[in-house]
Amino acid sequence: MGIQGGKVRVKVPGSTANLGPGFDTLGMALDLYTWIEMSTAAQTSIHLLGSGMEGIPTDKSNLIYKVAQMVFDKAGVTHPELEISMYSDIPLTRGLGSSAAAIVGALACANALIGSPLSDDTLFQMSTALEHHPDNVGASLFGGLVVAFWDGERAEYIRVEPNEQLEVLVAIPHFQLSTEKARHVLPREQSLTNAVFNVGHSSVLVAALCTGRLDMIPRAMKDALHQPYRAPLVPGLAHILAEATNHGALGVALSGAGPTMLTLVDRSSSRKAELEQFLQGTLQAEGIEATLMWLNPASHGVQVLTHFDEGCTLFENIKGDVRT
Ligand SMILES: Nc1ncnc2c1ncn2[C@@H]1O[C@H](COP(=O)(O)OP(=O)(O)OP(=O)(O)O)[C@@H](O)[C@H]1O
Ligand SMILES: N[C@@H](CCO)C(=O)O
Repeated sequence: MGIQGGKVRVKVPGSTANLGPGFDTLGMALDLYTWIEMSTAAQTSIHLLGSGMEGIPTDKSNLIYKVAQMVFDKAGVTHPELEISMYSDIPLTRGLGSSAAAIVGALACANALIGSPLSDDTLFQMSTALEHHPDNVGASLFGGLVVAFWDGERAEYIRVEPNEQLEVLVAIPHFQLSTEKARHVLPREQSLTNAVFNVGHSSVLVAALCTGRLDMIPRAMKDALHQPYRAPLVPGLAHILAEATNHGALGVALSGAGPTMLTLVDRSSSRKAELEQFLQGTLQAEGIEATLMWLNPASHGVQVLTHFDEGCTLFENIKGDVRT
C-alpha cells in the first residue's frame, strides 16, 4: 500500500476519565479539542501552534510522530517523512486527557493519510495499549460517555449518549500533575470493602446515566480507590469532594489523574454562580490559582476534517473554533 498525497487534518476531543467511581473504566468526551495536520514531506518537521506546549519535542521523539510510525508499521507502509502541525486547547498534564487526545489524533490522522486501512477497533486497541486507559482513549475516539475495560490484551467498550441535561464545570489548577506521579501514590492492593464500594457505586452511576436518573448521581458518584490517596496532591480537593453537591453540583470527581476537579451540573440549575464561587473560594483559601471553565459533553469523537482550505495554515483554518 502506498501513501496518498495531500494534507489530512483531524479534530479530537479531550476527555475526563475515572468519572467518580469508574477508575480506569468510565470516561466522557469534552468539548476541548486538539487539531493535528499531517502531510508527507521531503524532511520531517513538527510545528506546535499556540501556547502551552512548552517541553513538547519537535524532533522525531515527538509523541504524534512516533504514533504515526506505529500506524505505518501496522499497515505495512514504508515510513514517509512527515510535516506535522498541532494546536491544542486541552491543557497538558491536568487530567483532561491531553495525551489520549494526542495519541488518538495521531492514529486517526496517519491512518487517513494512507487511505484508512485500519479499523476503529484496531485504533482503539492500539491507543489503549499505548495509553493504558481505555476510558480516556475511548472517549476521544468515539465521543460521548464510554464504559470500558482493558485486560492487558484487549479493550472492550460500550458508548452511551450523554444525557442532554448534563453540563460540566471544571476547575483547572495552574499546576501540572503527571499521571505517572499521581499513579505512584496509589496502593498496589486494595481491600474488598473498597472494591465492593466502587463496583456498587460505578454500576449504579452507569445505570443512572443510561436511564436519565440524574437524582441518583450525587449518591453514586463517589470513589474509594484513588481520590482519597490523591487528595494530598491537590489542596482543596478533599473539601470540594465532600461539599460540592451542597453548592449546586450533581456530582464531583477528580478528573483523570488530576489536578483538575470536575463537577456535573444540571443545565437548568439556578445555582451555577454559587458553585463557581464555592470552587474558586475553596481553592483560593488553599492558595491555589485555578481557571474555571464550563464545558459540554462532546458527542463526536475524533473527526477527519474534509472541508478545509489547503492554502491556509492549520491555525488560520481553525481560529474561529478555538477557545483562546
Ligand atoms: N499534543 C501533544 N503532543 C505531544 N505530546 C503530548 C501532547 N499532549 C500531551 N502530550 C504528552 O502527554 C503528557 C501528559 O500526559 P498525562 O497522562 O500525564 O496527562 P493528561 O493526559 O493531560 O491527563 P490525564 O491522563 O490524567 O487525563 C505531556 O506531558 C506530554 O508529554
Ligand atoms: N485512569 C488514570 C488517569 C488517566 O487519565 C489514573 O487515574 O491514573
